[in-house]
Order: sequence, then structure tokens, then C-alpha cells
Amino acid sequence: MPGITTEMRKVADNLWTKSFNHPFIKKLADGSLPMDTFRYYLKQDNYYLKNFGELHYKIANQVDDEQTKRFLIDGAQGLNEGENEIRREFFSKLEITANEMKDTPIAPNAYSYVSHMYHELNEGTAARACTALLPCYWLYNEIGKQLIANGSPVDLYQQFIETYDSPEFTDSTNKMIEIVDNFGANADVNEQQEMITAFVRSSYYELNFWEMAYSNESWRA
Ligand SMILES: Cc1ncc(C[n+]2csc(CCO)c2C)c(N)n1
Repeated sequence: MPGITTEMRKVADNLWTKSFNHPFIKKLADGSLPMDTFRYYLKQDNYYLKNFGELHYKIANQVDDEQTKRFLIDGAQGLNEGENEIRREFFSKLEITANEMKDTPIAPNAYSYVSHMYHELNEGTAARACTALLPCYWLYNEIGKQLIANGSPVDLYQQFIETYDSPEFTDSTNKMIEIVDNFGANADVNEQQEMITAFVRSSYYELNFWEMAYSNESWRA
């Protein structure tokens, strides 16, 4: 029997297709994305990644299954050594300083996305919180696999694409899918529905993360 993630992926398919076709992604691939837009994305993603790592530890504290606990802790550590390392390189190349970060508040969509993930953990369950993390892995892996075929003529964008197509990253994505499928198999119908909702909401915020950067979203009216 297919796991709950098959159903989630189906329900969120429109949102995912819109992410694949978002001008941010299309222009990343053809190299025409303004560097300022990518810079904005990186700064907001810095907030996202910091919270994403912390959430891994917090969720790990609430799960009983040892393998899942291990994966989440390793994932947070891998984030510190892997993805964050590449980001430090990007920050340095684009001269994004600590002072500039201090002067850049988290933007509305990034704030809502992070708040959603904390809500799923604090007001929900570890299963729902894990589900809220899944589109992050899975959507980026699908985007990486799609874009790697042609790559990007801009070095920095090419490096970004390669991060999400690596065999290690594909393994982590598959492991995360398996974890959510296991949670789904042990959940009642109501909890399964809550998990699907958490997945759809994260997929919505993923789509709007591109839009946030593309439209330079801010709190100003
Ligand atoms: C908004 C946003 N969503 C997803 C990712 C991708 N991502 C962030 S952490 C992680 C897990 C393993 O490195 C993955 C895949 C991102 N960077 N920003």
C-alpha cells in the first residue's frame, strides 16, 4: 500500500508545479535572475535555515524511535557542516556582512513559514512537525534533479543547483519520506488529515518563498 506521502504529494501537486515554474526558478536556470534577488533570497533563507536546524533538535527530543531521533540530530549537524558551509561561501562572495544581516528583518513569508513549523510542533505533534519539514527536503530535491540536466550559466546558481542534486541529499530526502510514511502508518485518520494539512501549508510557504524574494517582499505598506 502506498504511504501517506504519496497522498500528500498528490494533494500539493498544484503548489509544487507552480514552484517548478516560478520565474525565480526559471531565471535561476537560464542565468537571468538578478543577483540582488538571489541575495535577498539568501538573507531570508539564513533565517529559515537557522530555525530549521533548531527544529530538528526540538523534534528529536519528542520522538521515541531511536533511528528517527538519530536522523534528525544528524540532519541538524549536517546542516551546520554542509548547507550552511556553502551558504557562508555565498555570503562571502556576495559580501553579505553580519551588519547587513542585522539590518535585514525576517520578511513576512519567511516569518509565517517558520511560525507554521513551530506551531505544528508546539500545538501539534512530532509527526505533524516532521511532516512540515518534509517539503523542504523533497521539493528542493525534485527541483535539483530537474535543473541539473541543463544547469545554469551563472557559477553561483550552478553551485546552488548542485547542492540539491547530490546523492547524499537524495538519500536524506528518501529517509525523511520514510519517516513521515511511518508516522502516517501509526496515526489515526484525524492525525493523518492534520499531517496532510501541515504538508500542504509548507508547500504553500515554499512556493511563496520564491515569490517573496522575486517581489522583494517587506513589512512596509
Ligand atoms: C525555504 C527553503 N526551503 C528548503 C530549503 C532546502 N533545505 C534547507 S535545509 C535542508 C535539509 C538538508 O540540508 C534543505 C533541503 C531551503 N534552503 N530553503
